[in-house]
Amino acid sequence: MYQLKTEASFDGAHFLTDYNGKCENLHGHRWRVVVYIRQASLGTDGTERDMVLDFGEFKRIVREEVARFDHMFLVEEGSLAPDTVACLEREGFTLRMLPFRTTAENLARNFAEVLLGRGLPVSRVDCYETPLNCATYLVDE
Ligand SMILES: Nc1nc2c(c(=O)[nH]1)N=C([C@H](O)[C@H](O)COP(=O)(O)OP(=O)(O)OP(=O)(O)O)CN2
Ligand SMILES: [Zn+2]
Repeated sequence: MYQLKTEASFDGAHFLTDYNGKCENLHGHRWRVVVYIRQASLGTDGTERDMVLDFGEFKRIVREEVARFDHMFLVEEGSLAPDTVACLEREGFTLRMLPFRTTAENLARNFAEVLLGRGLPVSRVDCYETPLNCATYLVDE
């Protein structure tokens, strides 16, 4: 089995609903997303001969998906009143509405699902919320 990994980062703001502590307040992170892909065999011809996937292509896809979150306010759907959302958008803020609580665990799973949907053989995604705190999502074999 072969494994490749690449990573990308994004800056954003969020708050955690139902959190009893400082994280219930609006704050920011530079999230670091590390993506692993696995494959039993290597390419046989062209650019990808003896590769799982060209690193250039791998990082391009990962960066593209991660960039969809960059410099945005990540908001769990239903966690802000519609009026609040409208006011923020009127002020020019970009809100990224998400159907899940914005934990590192859920973000890791979300990136795994999105990248699997783009055809990458993803096996694992690590999502670092801080340099020392990381949640990992492992894709079922
Ligand atoms: N399992 C998880 N726990 C927490 C998550 C999470 O996504 N998964 N997220 C948070 C908050 O987003 C919070 O911002 C993180 O706070 P904290 O761990 O306290 O990190 P700090 O860097 O601010 O810690 P200090 O040591 O106080 O500087 C909370 N938990
Ligand atoms: Zn946080």
